[in-house]
Formats: sequence, structure tokens, C-alpha cells
Amino acid sequence: MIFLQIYVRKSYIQNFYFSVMAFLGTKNLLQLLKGADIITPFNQDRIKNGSYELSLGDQVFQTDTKPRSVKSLNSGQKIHIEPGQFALLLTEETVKIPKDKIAFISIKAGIKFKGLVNVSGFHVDPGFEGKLLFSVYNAGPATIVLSRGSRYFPIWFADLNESQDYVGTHDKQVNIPNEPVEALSQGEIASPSVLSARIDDVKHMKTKIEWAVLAILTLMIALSVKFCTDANKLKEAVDYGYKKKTEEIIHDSTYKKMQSGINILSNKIDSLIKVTTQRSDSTKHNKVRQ
Ligand SMILES: Nc1ccn([C@H]2C[C@H](O)[C@@H](COP(=O)(O)OP(=O)(O)OP(=O)(O)O)O2)c(=O)n1
Repeated sequence: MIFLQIYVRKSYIQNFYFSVMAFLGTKNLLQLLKGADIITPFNQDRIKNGSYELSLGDQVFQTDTKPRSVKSLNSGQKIHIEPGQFALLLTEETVKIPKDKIAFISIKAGIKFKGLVNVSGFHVDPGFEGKLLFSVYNAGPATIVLSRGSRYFPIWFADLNESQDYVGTHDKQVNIPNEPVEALSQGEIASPSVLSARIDDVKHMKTKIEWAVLAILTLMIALSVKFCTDANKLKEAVDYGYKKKTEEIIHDSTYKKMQSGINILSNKIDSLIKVTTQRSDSTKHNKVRQ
């Protein structure tokens, strides 16, 4: 009997705790937040489906801005998160989580469907006080545009079965801390679109090189053909010259031989004429003496 009573009491206590440890619905959330300084600035129109919609605040950091530093935003100012780039986004609101509550945070589905991924944590500890910081990555194919003051970050509150102080390093966060900025400032973050553009550049360069190599090869072949043709012509010219010269030499020596023959012949004719003349003279002389 006693055991049964203890068991009934224990299960009653457990049920009590389970009913206490629940997420707050719209009515309970309004009751919790209204008039309290849990979310500052507070606007009750931002309570929707058991969550409060926090907005983008005055500080952002983007990995594709040069120089890489935290940027201040005016009211309504837009930011463009390019594909493949990270951004750190600070909320407009400061939250002060009650010590007996824990909160859960996310990014609205409408932006997530465009490819924005929340890479930061998903809970806010009991007793935490400060602005919330979202680290996001654009995994989508297009630029995602956000503007200061627009609601992007829902926050839900749940009861804790005990009260506790915040223990951690992020309390009283009012600015984007240096640590994630420095971590995201290391090296170049090559987005898929930038890589795709570089691949296109390399392809163009490859095509250009292929054409240049082809042109050089064609030129070399043309020069080789011309060189061979010219060499043949040169050989022909040399042969022709040699032949001509040989003919000239032969012609000259024949002419010289003929010339000397003519000279010999003419000398002989002269001496013959001379002898004939002498003989006729002596005949005439003999006739005169007789
Ligand atoms: N997107 C987020 C997630 C959390 N927080 C804040 C609220 C949390 O209560 C606090 C600590 O969160 P975590 O415990 O997840 O972070 P760490 O582990 O880095 O904190 P610590 O090293 O201080 O334990 O940071 C924030 O500002 N933005």
C-alpha cells in the first residue's frame, strides 16, 4: 500500500514536471514577454505560432567584402550574401532569458529554402543576456538579400524544471565578437560561382594554347616545305650553272683549238704563197737571161 502511494506520488511529480517542462504557446509567450525585459525592443505583433520573430540588427560581417571587417547597417539597409559565402548576422533585439527557461532559435524557412544554412548554435542558455549571433552560409545558387529590421530569426521558449545561472563566454554580447570574424577571415573562400568562372577561364586559356600550338605547328610545316622546295631549286640552279660553265669551257677550248689551227693554216698558206711567188720570179728571171 505504502509502495503504491509512493509510486502514485512519484508519477504525479513526474507528470507535473513534464507539464511544466513544455514549450510556450502563443498565449503563454505573450504573457511571459509582455511588460518584461526579456526581448528588447519588444513588439507583440512579432509573436507568431508560439515563437517571437527576431530581426536583423545593425552589424554584419561578410566573407566576400574587402577589407574583411564588421559593417554597420542603417535602418532598412540591404545586404547581399553571394553563393558560397559566409556571413555573421547580429540580431536587432537583446534577449534576457529567464533562469528557469531555455530558448531555441532558427532561421525562417522562406530564406532557408533559398539555400541559407544556419551554421551556428540552436539554443540560448538559461540566464543568457545579449544579442544573438547567427553564422550563415549561402549554399544556394543565387544571391540572398536580407535587410536590417526584417524578421528572420524565430525564438521559442521552454520551461526548465530548475532555475540556473548562465555559465559561458557569450554573455552580454552586444557586438559581433572578434573570434568568428578572425576565423572567417583566414584565406580565400572560393564560392562555387567563382570556381566555375575560374574553370571557364582555364578552359578558354586551354583553347587559346591549343590554337597557338596548332598555328606554330602549321608554320613549322610550311617553313619545312618551303625550305625543301628552295633546296631543290638551289640544287637545280647549281647544276644548271655547272652545266653552262662546262659548256662554256668546252666551247672556249674548241674555239682556241680552231683559232690555232686557222693560224697554222694561214701561216702555211702565207709560206706557200711566198714560195710560189719566189719560184715565178726566178722563172721570169731565167727567161730574161736566156
Ligand atoms: N546562434 C547563436 C547561438 C548561441 N548564442 C549564444 C547564446 C548561448 O547561450 C551562448 C552559448 O552557446 P553555446 O553553448 O552553444 O556556445 P559555446 O559552446 O561556444 O559557449 P561556451 O564556450 O561559452 O560554453 O551563445 C548566440 O548568440 N547565437
